[in-house]
Amino acid sequence: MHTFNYKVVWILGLPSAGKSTLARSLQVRIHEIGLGCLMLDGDELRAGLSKNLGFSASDREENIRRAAEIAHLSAKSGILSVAAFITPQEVHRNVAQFILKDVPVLWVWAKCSREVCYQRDVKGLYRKHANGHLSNLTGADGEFEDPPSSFLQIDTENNDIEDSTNLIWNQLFCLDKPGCERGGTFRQDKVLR
Ligand SMILES: Nc1ncnc2c1ncn2[C@@H]1O[C@H](COP(=O)(O)OS(=O)(=O)O)[C@@H](OP(=O)(O)O)[C@H]1O
Ligand SMILES: Nc1ncnc2c1ncn2[C@@H]1O[C@H](COP(=O)(O)OP(=O)(O)O)[C@@H](O)[C@H]1O
Repeated sequence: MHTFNYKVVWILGLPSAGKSTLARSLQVRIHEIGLGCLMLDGDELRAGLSKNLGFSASDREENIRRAAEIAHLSAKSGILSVAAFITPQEVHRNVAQFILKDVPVLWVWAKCSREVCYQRDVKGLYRKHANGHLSNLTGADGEFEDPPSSFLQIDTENNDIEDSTNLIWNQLFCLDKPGCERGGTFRQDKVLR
């Protein structure tokens, strides 16, 4: 019997900070122990359910509201969900927190400097912005407010994907239960800033 400490893992951060990578990596771990989870990723939601939404503050709020409502339904059905959204401002986080108030949520900040996000530029968005072809881009002309210290901070700039995933995994899982070997082998002596 495997028991999670949370019913939702909500990963937020700048574009290219590593949200989707960590969410996918977590999903692989969950599958490895024979469990399923619902993946909620900003790009995927915006390709369908949130197709009509853009990137104004109010559209982002509506996007987050929809994602949180799905995570809530999923939790009520006993299915863990892993959400990866920029969730840029406190107002957006408040919307999700209100909807998920009766659900245990692990709030994770994929923390990476703007400079490194710009270098990674996984989808070429920062370059598009620099060339004047994209506006309201979070981390460029779009605001991102650092979350409070109660959020689990994962420094995705100075740690690799494996260590970053381990840190989330160790919070998510009851470590005294079977099936936590990978989490258990996490090197506690390595400082994750
Ligand atoms: N202007 C602007 N600002 C931010 N992001 C943009 C923008 N335009 C397109 N994209 C793409 O949308 C992805 C982020 O969607 P989210 O649903 O996570 O955003 S939000 O939480 O509602 O703010 C984001 O994905 P990530 O790079 O994974 O964050 C981009 O692929
Ligand atoms: N510790 C880490 N966690 C997550 N991604 C990392 C890490 N270190 C390097 N990366 C790299 O950073 C990039 C993050 O891209 P992505 O996950 O698409 O970001 P986001 O979903 O936040 O836009 C990937 O190329 C990934 O391999």
